[in-house]
Amino acid sequence: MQPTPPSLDVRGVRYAYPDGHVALHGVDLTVARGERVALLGPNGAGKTTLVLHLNGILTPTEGQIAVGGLTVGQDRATLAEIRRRVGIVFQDPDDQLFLPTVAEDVAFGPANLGLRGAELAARVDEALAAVGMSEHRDRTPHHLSFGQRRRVAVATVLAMRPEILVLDEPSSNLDPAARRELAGILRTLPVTLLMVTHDLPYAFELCDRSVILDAGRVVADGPTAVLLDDEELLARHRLELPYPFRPTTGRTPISE
Ligand SMILES: Nc1ncnc2c1ncn2[C@@H]1O[C@H](COP(=O)(O)OP(=O)(O)OP(=O)(O)O)[C@@H](O)[C@H]1O
Repeated sequence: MQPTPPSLDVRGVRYAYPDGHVALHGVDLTVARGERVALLGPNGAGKTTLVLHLNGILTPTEGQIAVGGLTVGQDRATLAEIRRRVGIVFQDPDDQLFLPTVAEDVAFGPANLGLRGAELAARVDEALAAVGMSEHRDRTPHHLSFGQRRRVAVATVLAMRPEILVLDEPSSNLDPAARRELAGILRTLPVTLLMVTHDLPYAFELCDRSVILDAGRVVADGPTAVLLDDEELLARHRLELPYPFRPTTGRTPISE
């Protein structure tokens, strides 16, 4: 039997923007199916540039990327399948919600794949249930709270049954309760997860493994608890834990 290909396989990816700025200097990153990985790094490290490669928005200057064994290519059929496999949840949910009801927004992607009737309804039900938004299905997205809109944005991507869910700053702009609720949801999703974040405790809570990118290079890749416990490593790459967070326990002395 063939071994299961990794959800994500990034090999030697170098990328220069049209103005000549090299944002990625040969990135290697493999994410196995079912892993949850945090992508950390200071502003300008290249995290967004890397994410934009995963579904073919940007094309590597050198190197290649495969998703579930399928190499990201530029022909229409491959690109459509890659975009189904790589579900990106952008930072602003309003970039992903534009229809009159929550259910229509969640149905949009799978309907574009050609799903109709009971099959489409089942996809929508499944995705809304996964993010705890079933009861809001007939509401107008812009009447929901920001935290609810972010959950619906996650559902729009889940409805495509992606190989990998990529989240850009999932905890940004959430109040503490919404932040915690979203963590509870993300933890239970049966999907490979790559999470770009500056929120190091969130990375610790959700991802066993973290990768630090700086100046377009992977500078660390290992257990989140180990990386976050390395003060020198964090300082070198402009990463800071909120005092007095302790990565060994994930708790502050106040809540111990
Ligand atoms: N369109 C562009 N043209 C030229 N350079 C760019 C362009 N977009 C980004 N860059 C540069 O590429 C580098 C990586 O940027 P990128 O946005 O990928 O970083 P990031 O890690 O996502 O940062 P942040 O944490 O601030 O979101 C930066 O030096 C940035 O200035």
